[in-house]
Amino acid sequence: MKAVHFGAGNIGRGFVGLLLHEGGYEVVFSDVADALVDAINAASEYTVREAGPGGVNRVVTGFRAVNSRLAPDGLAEEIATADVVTTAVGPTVLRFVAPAIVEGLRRRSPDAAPLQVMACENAIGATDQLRDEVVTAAGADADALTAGAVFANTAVDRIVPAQPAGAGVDVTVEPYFEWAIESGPFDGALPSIPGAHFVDDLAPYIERKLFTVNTGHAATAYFGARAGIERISDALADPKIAAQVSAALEETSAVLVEEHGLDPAELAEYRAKILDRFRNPELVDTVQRVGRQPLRKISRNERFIGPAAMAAERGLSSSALTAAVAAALEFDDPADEQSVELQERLRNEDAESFTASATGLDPEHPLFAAIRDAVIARQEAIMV
Ligand SMILES: NC(=O)c1ccc[n+]([C@@H]2O[C@H](COP(=O)([O-])OP(=O)(O)OC[C@H]3O[C@@H](n4cnc5c(N)ncnc54)[C@H](O)[C@@H]3O)[C@@H](O)[C@H]2O)c1
Ligand SMILES: O=P(O)(O)OC[C@@H](O)[C@@H](O)[C@H](O)[C@H](O)CO
Repeated sequence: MKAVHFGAGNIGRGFVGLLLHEGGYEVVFSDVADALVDAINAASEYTVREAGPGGVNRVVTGFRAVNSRLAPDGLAEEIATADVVTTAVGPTVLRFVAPAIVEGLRRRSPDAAPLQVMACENAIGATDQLRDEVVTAAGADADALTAGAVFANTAVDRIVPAQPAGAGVDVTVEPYFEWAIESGPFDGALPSIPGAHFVDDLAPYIERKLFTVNTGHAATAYFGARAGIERISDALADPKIAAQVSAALEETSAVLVEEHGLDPAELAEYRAKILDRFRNPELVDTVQRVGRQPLRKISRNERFIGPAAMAAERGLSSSALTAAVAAALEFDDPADEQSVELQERLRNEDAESFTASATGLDPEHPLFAAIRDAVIARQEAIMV
């Protein structure tokens, strides 16, 4: 069995590649970073080190890498003969990997089993988004080519920080992981991924994950950055930040209870476990990594505006989430393109149109005025 995985970065090597290997797949990583591809090809094994209570070292073997920029033909051949394709490249990059999948499907034997495609990104419906990109890239051949593949949405959860210089291709991760995959598209022929669980309806899983783990994580990062703190664990050690993050998560939990009928007591346990994961002293994670791409994070269906809009529509509190968005508006990291763009746009756009375009909220939406007021406050602070 063979899996082609796009994105040999932190989660690609530290989670998706590891579980595919443990499921018995030969793993072909595809990446555009030349040095990373070369380093993977120079290694015969790499170690995933689980840092924290109960963590063990796991060794991955039976992999290689293809440079998708320099060797598109080789990559198409790998996809043509693969059983599974996964991605962990970031939601904004999916459109760049779609043409390679199309080319692989074009070369696939008509007798081959359907290619099983799963995007492992932090986004609702990431695989649907990838499928749309594949359809666009396939043009007139879309129906014929997509008939040779199945597309399943997933929710992946494991904190994999940026790796220290000199670590090579080894990866340090937290011990915890969860991988939920919608089962319907596979029609019974499930991929072999030990530890993953297959579910009929992914919506409660991805929303619970994105609106708890990622909302809490990003809130910690933005409040931490505002306080001049570098590490996520240090940010959460600040009682004021911990209270602000908890308040935001109480709001998202209230939405999840209403939206999916999740049990409030189980959600309270889930929240506590997640905050413990953020506090893991053995995992060095930074507010820069977790706060990366703030414009993506304040967009309509993402970790703040998504649940806050649902809360406002139901007459539930969204003030703590709005406070987290206010902190996100202050995220100023010269190394992050979206952070630079965010600060630039806040300087040059009026509050009303920035709020509408950045958050995708209609001015009539019950959340709109609160977010616009946060934008105005940030703009006034910038101008002082
Ligand atoms: N790190 C985590 O804790 C974590 C956990 C769950 C989900 N995720 C999600 O996984 C995705 C990747 O996150 P990450 O932390 O591993 O980021 P990362 O930056 O470490 O890895 C992304 C990799 O994708 C590669 N890439 C970029 N463009 C590409 C292309 N066109 N083709 C092939 N490869 C390409 C990059 O070179 C990089 O190696 C994101 O969507 C993220 O939200 C991350
Ligand atoms: O990857 P992002 O930028 O969507 O979010 C940053 C972190 O919150 C994220 O990578 C978490 O570490 C991960 O989602 C945990 O499962």
